[in-house]
Amino acid sequence: MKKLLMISTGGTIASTLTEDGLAPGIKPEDMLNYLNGVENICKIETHELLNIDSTNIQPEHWIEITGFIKRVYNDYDAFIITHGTDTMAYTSAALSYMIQNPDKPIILTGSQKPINMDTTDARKNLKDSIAYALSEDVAGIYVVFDGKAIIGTRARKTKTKSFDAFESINYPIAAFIDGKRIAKYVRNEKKGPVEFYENIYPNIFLLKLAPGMQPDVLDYIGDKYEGVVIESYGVGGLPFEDRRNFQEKLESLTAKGRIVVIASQVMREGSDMSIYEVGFKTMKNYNVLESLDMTIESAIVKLMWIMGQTKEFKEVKELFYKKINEDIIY
Ligand SMILES: NC(=O)C[C@H](N)C(=O)O
Repeated sequence: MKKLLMISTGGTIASTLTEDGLAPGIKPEDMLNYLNGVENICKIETHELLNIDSTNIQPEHWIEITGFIKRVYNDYDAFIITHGTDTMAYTSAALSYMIQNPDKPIILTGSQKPINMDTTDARKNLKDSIAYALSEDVAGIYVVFDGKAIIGTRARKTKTKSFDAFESINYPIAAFIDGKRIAKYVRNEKKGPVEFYENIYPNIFLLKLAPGMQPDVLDYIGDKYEGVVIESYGVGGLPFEDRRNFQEKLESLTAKGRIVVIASQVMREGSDMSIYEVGFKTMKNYNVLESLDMTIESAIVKLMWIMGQTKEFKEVKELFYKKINEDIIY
């Protein structure tokens, strides 16, 4: 029988109603009591690592989760991490960079309603996660939610309340899970030896452009942060019109050694800075990167992971465009 470890971190799935609203409080062993018959299909142990709303998740928690999995990696066949949905896509991206080439499933799941409510998605999501973890030939970091397994670098929360809260962005859904029936659409290539990374540089700024914004915001950002992801418009580009010239600000930012990534506010299909003058000029004149088909979550966290190792533009660039856990295909 396979041996699973369920690691709980909090989130709605583990929440109860307090006088200040929903807050995590249910122990992982009590969550298991809602899954009738699970003991007949696997051995499952639990560990409470954190007990927080995922709004409170910080990069330091990703280091904690990674370090914990590293310590117990050889003792289990699969890991299920229960986590709040709000920042689950950041954590699934982070674990994708911090635990590379795992030969076992590491699955994040959670719910939109607490497990102890009459109407809840928590029990299904947990059961689906267990079924997917036990199925043959599954390895890697995934989000399992509402009957779908999504590659860890491709997940995004797209609904605040509905049960179908996650989508796979710019990549097919890895598998559909319906009870014991699992339809896998993405094959798992054989994984190499697992590698753990426990360094993260957390100070990345995400700037969302809007017409009217003053470019001197980049002076402030450049003083405080060594990396910035700019969510620009459409396929990507920065304003260079005289009144508010963002492009010329890149001169001083990159001269200071700051790493700049241009991404898009549009969720699907990614950037292509070569198409329009606003993008082409940015890439031609400055040492900046573009996020291509990566999700915003992955682009930010990938930069944190890279800058935990190096801040040299050439090395950052090479790692940024390297495919890790299917995060980039262009
Ligand atoms: N559905 C949820 O889990 C939302 C909750 N605020 C969290 O992310 O922890």
